[in-house]
Amino acid sequence: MENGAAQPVIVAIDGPSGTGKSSTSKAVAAQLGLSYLDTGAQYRAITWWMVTNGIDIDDPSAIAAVAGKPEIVSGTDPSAPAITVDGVDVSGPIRTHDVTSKVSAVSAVAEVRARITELQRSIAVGAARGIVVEGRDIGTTVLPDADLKIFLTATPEARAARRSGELRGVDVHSTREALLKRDAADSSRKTSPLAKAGDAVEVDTTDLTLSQVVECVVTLVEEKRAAK
Ligand SMILES: Nc1ncnc2c1ncn2[C@@H]1O[C@H](COP(=O)(O)OP(=O)(O)OP(=O)(O)O)[C@@H](O)[C@H]1O
Ligand SMILES: Nc1ccn([C@@H]2O[C@H](COP(=O)(O)O)[C@@H](O)[C@H]2O)c(=O)n1
Repeated sequence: MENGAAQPVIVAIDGPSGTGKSSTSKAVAAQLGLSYLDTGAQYRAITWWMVTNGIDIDDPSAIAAVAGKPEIVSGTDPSAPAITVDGVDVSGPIRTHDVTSKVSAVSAVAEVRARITELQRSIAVGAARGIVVEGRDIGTTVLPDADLKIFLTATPEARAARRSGELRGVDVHSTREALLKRDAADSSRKTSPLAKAGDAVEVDTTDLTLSQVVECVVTLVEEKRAAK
């Protein structure tokens, strides 16, 4: 840019559960002064609304019929991610085991994905300095023209150990099974499944610390910016 200001940069970070997408994305966005969007939180929020309103999660047509009703508002500050549904702060309730066990069924419904994808694109376009968007289909479907696409991976054992450390007291074996079940559902749905974009850079985080992953992604973003 002529005035020396950095051009907005769009970074898509995808990958299976527990690979470090949220931790990495928040840290990268904070370090580079970018906005941050947690798209999993949006699918969790719409799932919370369905559960709260007594919608049958096993009935895709019932979910589709009301997919347009909840008003979901996502904050984009990486140091204080916020999410509301119809004005209610749901940042705590969307992390319950109940919502986690139901979110893949709700996110598989095409009408839900169309609604949330539109919301995600409008947030990305509005981010003046650029944004880090994390999820499952950001590089493939939501923002196929992103400046940089990252696909994070880690072994199921590493991911389960990280998660059960987070949810103190929950055993690693059942955590591993739950992660793999959610990955299988997210990868096999018809509409916009979890997948690595052809032009994404894969980063295996199994033997890397969070700081090392963040440093790696920051370097890749800076290289992209320099080449723009
Ligand atoms: N490289 C790493 N090394 C060790 N622990 C990590 C690493 N990256 C993330 N973690 C930890 O692993 C846990 C899961 O990370 P995080 O929530 O960022 O993953 P995620 O991919 O966003 O998961 P999900 O898709 O299920 O929301 C957190 O406790 C986080 O602190
Ligand atoms: N782009 C995305 C992001 C998430 N999902 C669905 O939401 C679930 C929760 O995601 P977390 O990252 O918060 O664990 C996830 O299991 C998917 O079902 C999605 O479909 N697309």
